[in-house]
Formats: sequence, structure tokens, C-alpha cells
Amino acid sequence: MFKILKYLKKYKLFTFISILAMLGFTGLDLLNPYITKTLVDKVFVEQQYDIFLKLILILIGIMILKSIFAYTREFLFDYIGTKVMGDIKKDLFSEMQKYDFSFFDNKNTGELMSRIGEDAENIWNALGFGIGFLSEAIITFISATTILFYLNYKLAILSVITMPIIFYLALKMENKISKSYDEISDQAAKINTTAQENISGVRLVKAYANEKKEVLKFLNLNKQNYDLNMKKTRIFGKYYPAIELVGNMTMIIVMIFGGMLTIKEEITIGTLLAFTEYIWLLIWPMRTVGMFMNVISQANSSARKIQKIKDYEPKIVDNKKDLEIKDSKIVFNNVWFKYNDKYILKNINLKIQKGQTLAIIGPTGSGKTSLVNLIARFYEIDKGNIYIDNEDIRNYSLKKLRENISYVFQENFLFSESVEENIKLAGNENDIKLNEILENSGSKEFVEKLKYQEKTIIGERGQGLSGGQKQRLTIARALNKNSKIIVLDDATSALDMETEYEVLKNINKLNKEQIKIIIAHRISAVKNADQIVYLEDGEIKEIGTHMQLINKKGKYYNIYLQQFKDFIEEEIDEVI
Ligand SMILES: Nc1ncnc2c1ncn2[C@@H]1O[C@H](COP(=O)(O)OP(=O)(O)OP(=O)(O)O)[C@@H](O)[C@H]1O
Repeated sequence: MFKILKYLKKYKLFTFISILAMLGFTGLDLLNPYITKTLVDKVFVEQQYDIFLKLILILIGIMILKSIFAYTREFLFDYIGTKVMGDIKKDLFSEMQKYDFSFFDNKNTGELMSRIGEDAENIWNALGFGIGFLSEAIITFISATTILFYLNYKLAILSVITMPIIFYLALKMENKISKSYDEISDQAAKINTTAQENISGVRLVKAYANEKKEVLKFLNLNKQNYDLNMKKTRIFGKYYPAIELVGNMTMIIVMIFGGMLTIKEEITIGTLLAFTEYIWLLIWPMRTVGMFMNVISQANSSARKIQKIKDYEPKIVDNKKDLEIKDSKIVFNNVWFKYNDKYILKNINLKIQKGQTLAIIGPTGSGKTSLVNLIARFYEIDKGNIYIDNEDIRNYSLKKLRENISYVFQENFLFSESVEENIKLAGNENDIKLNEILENSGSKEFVEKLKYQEKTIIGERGQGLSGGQKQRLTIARALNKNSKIIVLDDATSALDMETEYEVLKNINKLNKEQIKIIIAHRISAVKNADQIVYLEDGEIKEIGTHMQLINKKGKYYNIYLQQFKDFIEEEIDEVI
């Protein structure tokens, strides 16, 4: 929490003014009953009418000043809380942008969303409300007690004697309520997740005729939520009247004994009246202190979770040197790579010259994606070196390195923006040759048919488009970047063979100097490459051109046989 409190530094002046406003308000709150006492004793009892107007004006002045202080205090607490929450969210979000893939591998989206959402808001609660009011409650209680003892110690003892009971009841209620809130919040998260999953997976639900089961699941969760809310209401119902009762009893006790002391002329009527007012300044802090403490402890636990994310040390250290990549030649030299403790890639040696195409083929899980991810340092290699332009990739800045590589990932992610904005995302935003790019990525035809063509907003994850259409747009995005290296990770799998052939041909034609790395499962997508790598269990088992690998009659040849069995049987050798 203390680390998070550092955010307040930026708002030192406002924090200072808000504390002054809070102290001013508390001071005036404590002064009020004293003026009432003077009014009763001096004006009504001793009949000093000359000070009546003065005292009334003071009371009006106190009222006005209290309103000003209250407004300033509320406004600034809220302002500071909101600003700090914004700063935390901004920092956390920017910080996460710098983290490597491993960080995201171990976290789920929901968890990270909670840090940026709920946890940052808990801190806002503490700053905008908890800390300020807790301090106010403590100051008010101590000052009011001191004044009561100053006025009459016997009555003061009677007044404070019930306070521990109120404090105990309030704390107990707060603890139970807080647990109940946690349960309700977990339950609400479950309802949200269920609703969200059901809506996103609606096609699957319908395909398996599972609607009834899903509705029952939802109703069940809703019922649990109702029960939890009722439990919370019962806790309120149990403790709240008890707290009220003890508060009112205190007042009655003070009135009885205070009345007796007044009759005995030990205290004045004004003092008795002041006592009744001061008692409320004892009771409200006792009643609310538990709630404020809870807000702060919740914020504390949120701050710890946020700090844990901020303390993450990215495994990939950026090199700030401003080294340019002139030539795109890539060399893998004895590269080893492991996730956790298991080597996924073993002793990889490769050389890809400028303008060449490298194709990677191999069974699922053989390490194809892992291999290409190493080039942009999404993960760090464990042994060996990767060179681009004869320079170890670790010597380039991450920005420079990644600026020179376009990735089309297996999972084609499109933002909820227009077709054009999605394509512009990767680099070139100004003189974008949209028509050409759409044409070359095989997207032109379907984009023209969209309601607003390239201005059409495509839904979350590109909903409303077919798998193949989404793939074409992600390829279009990479074409717009026109970088020295392009990586297509299974990026044409949803295209028919003819379109795949056209798109790959276009990519080849567009930039003759570009290195192309293509991961694919279809022989048709890899057969024209300058080199084909057959990867299995993280090892290069075969490497060569299509013809060399066919002649080798090894694993590549077997895949070829499986995929072209029918053609071969009909002796159509043109596919070779
Ligand atoms: N982030 C990760 N953390 C731990 N293990 C991983 C991670 N990503 C992949 N792996 C494991 O590494 C191995 C290689 O995965 P990789 O994705 O590179 O294979 P692939 O050949 O691209 O597979 P596919 O053809 O299915 O895309 C697999 O056994 C996989 O389970």
C-alpha cells in the first residue's frame, strides 16, 4: 500500500488542502455544541441578550464554513482518488505492454482485467473515502472525548462506557458484511462468466441442443446470488437495530444522570445539551470505523496484487542500442530452447538468405511456432545464437527487431474497428495502398461486398467474417507493414488451395528482397520454398528443396504421399 501511496506525491498540494478542509470541518463540528451550550447558558439562563445576535451569527458562520469545508474535502478526496486510480490503470497497462509472452502464458485474461479494473477501483475507494474518513472519525472521537471529560468527567465516563459495545457490534457486522460482499462478488463473477461464455459459445450450445441445461445452470447461479443477498440483508437486520439501541440507550442514560447533575447544579443546562450533541460525535466514528478499516484493508490487498504485477521482471532485456538492420539474412546457430524445464527445440541450425523462402512442416507440437517466435525475441533462447544481418538479435532493440518482422499468427486476431483500421494497425498508416493490399491478400472481393466496404466495423475477434476472410485480413495487415521478414504461421490454412497459391504468389512477387517463413501443414503451401524444414520433436529431421526431400523418400515424402495419393494413383505428376 505504501508503494501505491507514492502516487499521491504528484497531488501533494491537493492532498494538503483536503487534509486542511477535513481538519477545518472536524474542528467546526466540535465547536458547534459548545456554541449551543453558551447560547443556552448565557442567553437563555443568564439572560445576556446582547450576545444573542453574535452567537447566532457565529452559528450561521459555522454552518456556511462547514459546508465549504465539506465540499472541498469531498471534492478533493474524490478528485485525488480518481486521478490516482487513472494513474495506476495507465501505469499498469503500459507496464504490461512491455512484458514478454511468458508473463501472459501464466496469467488468465480475467485476472489481469481484475487488476486494471476492480483492484485499481479499490484503491480509489481507499483514497477517495477510506483513509480520509477514517482519520476524521479518529480525530473526532478523540477530540469529542477530551471535550466531554473537560466539561464533566462523571458524565463523560457514562457517555463513553457504551462505546466499546457499539464498536464491537459495528466491527462484527462489518466483518460479516464484508465476507458476504466477497461471496456476492465471487458469485457475480460466476454469473458474468457463465452469461459471457454462453453468449460467446451460443453456436456450440445450440449445436448440442444444450439450451435448457444452460438456462438451468444460470437460474441456479441466480438463486445462489439471491440467497447471498438475503444473507447480507439478515446480517444488517440483526446488527443495525442493536447498534441503534445501544446508541439511544447511551443518550437516555446521559439524559437521566445529566438531568440529576443539572438539578444538583453540578452542570448547567447548556452543558447537558452540549453533551447530547457530543455523544453523536462519539457514536458515528464508532459505527463507521470498521467500514473504513475494511475499505482500507481491501485496498491494501489490491495494492499488493497490483504491485506483484508491477514487480515482474521481464526475462527479455531490451537493448537500447540504435542498431539498424540493413540486410535481412537470418542464421540459427546451435539454437536450443525450453519452456519450463523441457527442451522444445534442440540444436537448430538454419541459414536463410535475403529474398528466400523457408517453409517449416511437421507434426502438431513439434516446435514450429516456437521456432519462429524466437526470431522476434518473444521468448529468449537458452543456448546458441540467432543472427540477423550478422548481428546477434539480442544486440538490436526490441522495437527495431520487431519493426522489421511481420507476423501473421495462427490465431487471427482482429480488433473491433474498421477493416482499414485493422490493416493500418501494423505500421504504414499514411500512404497505405489499400486497394493493392486487399487485392494481394485475396480480400478485395469480400471487402467490396461488406456494407461499408473497407470502412465496415468488424466485430470483436472479427465476428461476421468467415475463418478464411479473417485470415486474409491478417495477411493484408502484414502486407501493409512490408517489412524485411514475414512470418506466416499456419496463416493460410483456412484458404482453399487456389487462393492460398495466389496469395503466396503475390507475397513473393511484392517484395523480392523479403525473407518469407511459412509454417504450413499442406505440401501445396510449402513446395515452392527455397528450403523446407521437416521438424519433429524439436529437431530438424530433414531439410532441402521439395524435389530433394521427395527424392530422399523420408518423412516429408510420406506426407506428400498421404496428401497426393489420389493424384499419384492417377499418375498426375504435375503437382510435383
Ligand atoms: N507457452 C508455452 N508454455 C509451455 N509449453 C508450451 C508453450 N507453447 C507451446 N508449448 C509446448 O511446446 C511444444 C511445441 O509447441 P509449438 O506451438 O511450437 O508447436 P507447433 O509445431 O507450432 O504446433 P502446431 O502445429 O499445433 O501449431 C508443444 O509441446 C507445446 O505443448
